[in-house]
Formats: sequence, C-alpha cells, structure tokens
Amino acid sequence: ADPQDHKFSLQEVLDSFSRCLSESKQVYLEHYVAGWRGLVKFLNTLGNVFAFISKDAVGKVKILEGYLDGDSRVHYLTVQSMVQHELDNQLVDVSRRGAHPDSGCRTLLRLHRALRWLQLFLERLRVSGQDDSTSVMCADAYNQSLSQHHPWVVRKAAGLAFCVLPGRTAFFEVMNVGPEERVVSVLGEALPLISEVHRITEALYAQHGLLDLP
Ligand SMILES: CCCCCCCCCCCCC/C=C/[C@@H](O)[C@H](COP(=O)(O)O)NC(=O)CCCCCCCCCCCCCCC
Repeated sequence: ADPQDHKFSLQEVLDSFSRCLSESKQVYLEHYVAGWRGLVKFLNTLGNVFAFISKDAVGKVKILEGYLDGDSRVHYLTVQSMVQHELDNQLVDVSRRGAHPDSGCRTLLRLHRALRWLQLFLERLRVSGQDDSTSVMCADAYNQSLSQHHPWVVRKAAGLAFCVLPGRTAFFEVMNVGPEERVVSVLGEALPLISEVHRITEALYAQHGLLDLP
C-alpha cells in the first residue's frame, strides 16, 4: 500500500509548512508542495461540492511537482532559487500570458494567495467558540484575501461551497488532531510558522515585482 495513503491528519499539513523554512529563511519548495498536497487531501474528504476547488489546486501542485522532478530540479530547491532561475532565463510571463503559462512563479503565486486565506481561516477557527459557524469564518477569510483575485463566477461558486461546510464540531473531527484543546494548541504553534512562510514569500515576490503575474 501507498505509505502516504493513510488517514488524513491536519498535523501533517502543519508539519510540512513548519519544515518549509531553512535557517537562512529560504522556503523549501518540496515541503511547501507537500503541505498543499495534504490540504487537497483534506478538501477531498469534505465532499464533491469542493471538487472544482480541489481540481484547480491539484493542477497547480502537479505543475510544481513536475519542476521538483524535472531536469532543472536543482534550481527548484527553494522558492528563492526558483524565482532567480525563472527570471534569469526569461521563463516567466511578466505582463501578459504568453509562452510560459505554467511558470513556477505564477503557479506558486496562486497557492501563495490561497495560503493567506488559510492563515486567516485557521486563526478564526483557533479563537472561535462553540457557536461560531465555519461557513461564516471561511467566507470572512476568503473575502479578506483570495476573493479579490477571483472573477465574479468563482466568488459565487466559492460562496455556495462555503455554505455546505461541516459545522465546527464535525470540522474539528475531520481535522483529526485530537480533542478541541489540542486542535487549538496545535494551531497556535503552527500559525506563526505559516505566517512567516507567507511573509517571506510575499516580500520576495514584492522585491521582484511579481505580485501580479498573469
Ligand atoms: C475548508 C474549505 C475550503 C475552501 C477553500 C477556500 C478557497 C476557495 C478558493 C476557490 C477557488 C476556485 C477554483 C478556481 C481557481 C482559479 O481560478 C484560481 C486562479 O488560477 P488561474 O490563474 O490558474 O486561473 N486559482 C486559485 O486561486 C488557487 C486556489 C487554490 C485553492 C486551494 C484551496 C485548498 C483548501 C484546502 C482546505 C483545507 C482547510 C484546512 C483547514 C483545517
């Protein structure tokens, strides 16, 4: 059996993101992608309504896996080296879609924007109380982040999907981290690391003028 094919636990996702940062604050692409692979697995346990989201995320994960396994893999060790390599070799469509619609830079940017949603959502979840609605927390996080990069139809579809999210108790169960107090403490430890990965990536993309890649 596939050793990765065991029951989902959010712990593993959070561990992957914790492993992303090197001592010199480089972001390891391999762990970043592993984190997303885990999130997709989680999303798939939530049901078919989320398939359109999961499909898009899987597509992007596959593109990045292709680079991690490809001939240029030495350049794809970290997000920093990927950016350097793709820019130095004109492998990025900077102002409009062209010869490189699947560059690592633009693909990772989509996940990076979604990571901001995740950060906001998990923080809301962490401080939430018994009666708070996951749908509302999710929608709020989305409206504060990712939604601004999405056209109307996608925002509409996302809004509909959020409505059928499991309630807080069921949601905590699928996370499979243990009792509520443990979920809260695991999130409390992991969130600063996710924020740090997000902050470093954001600064790197800003420095190179890559925050609006088509
Ligand atoms: C828990 C509920 C999960 C809700 C997910 C919230 C995010 C909603 C995103 C809606 C994306 C719709 C799909 C289409 C996206 C693309 O148009 C768009 C642009 O790409 P393009 O430039 O190549 O065209 N793509 C994106 O913005 C990337 C979206 C990636 C979303 C991945 C979301 C994974 C969510 C994982 C949920 C795990 C929650 C764990 C909490 C315990």
